[in-house]
Amino acid sequence: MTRVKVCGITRREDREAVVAAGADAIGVINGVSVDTPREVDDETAAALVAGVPPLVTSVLVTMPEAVQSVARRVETVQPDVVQVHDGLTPTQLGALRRRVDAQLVAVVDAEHAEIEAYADAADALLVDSVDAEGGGGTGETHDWDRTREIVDTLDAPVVLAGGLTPKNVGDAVGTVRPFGVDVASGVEAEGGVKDHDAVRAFVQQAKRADAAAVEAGR
Ligand SMILES: O=C(O)c1ccccc1N[C@@H]1O[C@H](COP(=O)(O)O)[C@@H](O)[C@H]1O
Repeated sequence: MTRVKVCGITRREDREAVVAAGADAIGVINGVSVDTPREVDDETAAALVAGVPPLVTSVLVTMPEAVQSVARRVETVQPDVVQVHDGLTPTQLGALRRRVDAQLVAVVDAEHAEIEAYADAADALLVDSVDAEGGGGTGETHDWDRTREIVDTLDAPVVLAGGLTPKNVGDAVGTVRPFGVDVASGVEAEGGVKDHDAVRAFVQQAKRADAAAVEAGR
């Protein structure tokens, strides 16, 4: 079953809507070096994560400069999973993984030269369309056939992100067959505010496409 993560939650009511829509994971963005309407401060991140119910996974999305700083952030926010964009080498990610009480998702773009090393250092890999500064939330898709090759090559769970919307997530799931899909800007009414109808449609389309692919033996 393709897992669905909805990322960039800034408000309690959006968190509730994402849970009600049947998403598997909720992302909060905290400690990033890019300017984004989806970033929240430490206190808000911790409060949003604390309210995620059992059986739904909370994810802290961050862009650390050092192992120490992200370890401190994990202690403050207490997520189930930390998603690391840019900044750390595979060796540093390995050190972080041993240090924190959270699972680790490493973010790469589909053409990254060290994809296997990042996959080995983390619990899962997220393939995103990153900007020049290494940030996500670009709203841009990338070459899904390349990501499908990554899914087929690696043992690690691979999450697809980048420019997904309720309209294209079905094709994305059918083409890439990822472990999960992740969306931020594609289900917003405005920057940092989720469109609850779009969130519901996104989750439905992703799950429907997964069921169709399983039925077709893909
Ligand atoms: O969403 C952001 O603004 C962001 C900023 C810095 C790092 C990561 C960020 N978001 C992640 O990027 C993916 C894809 O976003 P989108 O769907 O293309 O808008 C998102 O799911 C977050 O994990």
